[in-house]
Amino acid sequence: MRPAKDFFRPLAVGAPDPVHEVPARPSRAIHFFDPSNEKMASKIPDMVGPGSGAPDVLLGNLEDAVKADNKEAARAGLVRIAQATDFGPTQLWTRINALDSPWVLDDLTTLVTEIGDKLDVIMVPKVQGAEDIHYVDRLLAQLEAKAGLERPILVHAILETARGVANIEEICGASPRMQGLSLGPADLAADRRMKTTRVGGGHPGYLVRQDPDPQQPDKQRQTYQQDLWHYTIARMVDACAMHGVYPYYGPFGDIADETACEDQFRNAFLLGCVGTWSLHPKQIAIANRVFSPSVEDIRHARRVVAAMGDGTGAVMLDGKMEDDASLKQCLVMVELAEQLAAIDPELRKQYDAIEVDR
Ligand SMILES: CC(=O)SCCNC(=O)CCNC(=O)[C@H](O)C(C)(C)COP(=O)(O)OP(=O)(O)OC[C@H]1O[C@@H](n2cnc3c(N)ncnc32)[C@H](O)[C@@H]1OP(=O)(O)O
Ligand SMILES: CC(=O)C(=O)O
Ligand SMILES: [Mg+2]
Repeated sequence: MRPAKDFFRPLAVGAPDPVHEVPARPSRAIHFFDPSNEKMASKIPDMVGPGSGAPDVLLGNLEDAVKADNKEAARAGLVRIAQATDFGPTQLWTRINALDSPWVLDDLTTLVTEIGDKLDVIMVPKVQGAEDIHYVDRLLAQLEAKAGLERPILVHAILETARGVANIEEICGASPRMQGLSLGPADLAADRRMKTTRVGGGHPGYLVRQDPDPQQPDKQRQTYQQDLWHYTIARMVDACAMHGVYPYYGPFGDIADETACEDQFRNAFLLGCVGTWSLHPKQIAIANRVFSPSVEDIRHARRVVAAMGDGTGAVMLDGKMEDDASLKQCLVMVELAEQLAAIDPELRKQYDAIEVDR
């Protein structure tokens, strides 16, 4: 680890100064597209915001789900799209190939030197420990200096190996470039030798069963499906909060099951995640809905803020005790609503129309 005095020093002469705080930009849906798929790529300029249907982030994916024969076309396609598109308020991210792959060096050198001024975040897959972030950190600084960039590109790690999970805190704190973490449930399941075959989501076999009724031993016992990802997401949320970076769910591969997708996203939202991935256009609306606090939640949060005056003490509201700590939770919601209203005109209308009574 670098000593504190060097933590915020640029890692190459001429590289931009690192950020001291990760900008809190809304990123409810990180929408994946394959830049080598011409039909998919042709839709990207029309998906740019502002607007309630737009994803907050468009991500040109170069890694898994892009065929090996198309890796170079995907990289070149992303450069073309980035150069030709005005992204307005929408962020542009990319997912580069794995650090041990034959493509990653060209991914980084090409993208940073050709479209570095347009790229907000680089997602690094299969991160195992701080050493992976240190490698990318130094290389990015060298490339940023070469390209004459004025702001640093941030780094997002995908948590998709058991070693990555074990090293989660050091990954989050490895560099001031760290923007956040996403769950990679498919690779993580394989690495852990879990016995699932899905991309995210639950499994009907992972359950707890109601105790038998001694009076009716033959009565059918209720089962309750459990969340396979609760442990990992909870660890991500704590590690991210500790280091001031942002946690995200990840992919939900059952595109047809919009209900279960929404449930999985909502669990992540409630636990502290700020966003998720969309793999198909119809998952964008689900993510935007779930990761935007409801009008009811904001009405309640604003009532608590108003009732709490200077923010100290305890009051009763609708039969419930509110105090300094519940106020802090409400302020998280109110601040998020303000950030979202700044980029989503439809949400702004809904939040502005809220009337707060005591
Ligand atoms: C474990 C992981 O690493 S997850 C991350 C990696 N995976 C990905 O990035 C997957 C990205 N998504 C996809 O590849 C596709 O959405 C698939 C393969 C899942 C489904 O693709 P399709 O079978 O074409 O879906 P479908 O027929 O419903 O598409 C409807 C339309 O939306 C378009 N579309 C589909 N996915 C996307 C997308 N991600 N972005 C933009 N447009 C898209 C299709 O081109 C199609 O256009 P059309 O109406 O003009 O024909
Ligand atoms: C997200 C991802 O890459 C995975 O689940 O493997
Ligand atoms: Mg993966």
